[in-house]
Amino acid sequence: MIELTHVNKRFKSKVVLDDINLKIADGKITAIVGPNGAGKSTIIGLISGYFRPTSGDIDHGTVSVMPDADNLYAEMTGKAFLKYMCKIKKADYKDAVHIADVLEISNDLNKKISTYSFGMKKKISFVQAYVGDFDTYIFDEPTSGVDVPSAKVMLGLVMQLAKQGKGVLLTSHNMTELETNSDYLYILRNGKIDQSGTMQDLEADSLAQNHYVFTTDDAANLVTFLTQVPQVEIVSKTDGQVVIALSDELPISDLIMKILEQHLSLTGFWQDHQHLADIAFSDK
Ligand SMILES: Nc1ncnc2c1ncn2[C@@H]1O[C@H](COP(=O)(O)OP(=O)(O)OP(=O)(O)O)[C@@H](O)[C@H]1O
Repeated sequence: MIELTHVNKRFKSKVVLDDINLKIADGKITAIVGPNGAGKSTIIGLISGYFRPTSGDIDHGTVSVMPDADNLYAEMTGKAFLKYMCKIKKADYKDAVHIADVLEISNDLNKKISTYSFGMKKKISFVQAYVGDFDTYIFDEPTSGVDVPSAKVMLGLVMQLAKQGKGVLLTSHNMTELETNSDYLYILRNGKIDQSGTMQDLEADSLAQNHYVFTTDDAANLVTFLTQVPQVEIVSKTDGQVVIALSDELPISDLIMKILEQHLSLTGFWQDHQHLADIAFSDK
């Protein structure tokens, strides 16, 4: 497990992380989500010992990191690089070759890393992070620039680590990927943790919990009626669908009764599902 308690980080006078409390539990995939510059890579830099916190505590066991930045040893061949990393990490080179094979780069290991494509560099960086026996594994945007089938393979491997009881920290700009694969998420804004929880917790906390989708054969008349209800705000409308925000003062069942009393067309309704992107990147 890794635990950050009241961690602050300043670069000169600039506050980059402000009172971060965060846990990466064993056997779980923990995600950090946030816009560019929110502080995700700085948190990873602190955990991996690349930076020191300005104040606060960081408690951790052994950690293996796949960094976001591309700072591999360009003049080495893939094979030499992996042999070197396996030596440092006391890992079996055969395991590295196996993972390289699964990611379809085992035929490229005799080539210099400088000749690799961006996606191939990501893959070999993933392989070096994956091998060896560590308490926690950190993958900073592992799938960015990687083709969809290989990204799926990577995420499958990441899930296997968590199943083996390892702690995993994952970042990505692909919200669907995090929504599907993370057990616990931290949403970072301007260096502060703004929200945290399971995807269900985040959905429940979200303001747009009050959004409802109505399907109808007659959107025009339904919208005319809904605009007269003071507790309703129209969020969007198309030919067959109207999305509303409903204030807490009017229960949805009462609104449905009103619509039916008016003999308006209503073919279906459901509560709008909040996506992680809406929650993490909404204006507050
Ligand atoms: N070595 C440094 N010196 C000064 N400022 C830095 C340094 N490293 C990062 N920063 C600043 O810290 C803030 C957080 O950067 P960080 O790279 O952690 O963000 P991020 O959430 O990982 O962004 P991205 O999604 O773009 O990768 C940014 O404003 C950045 O300019």
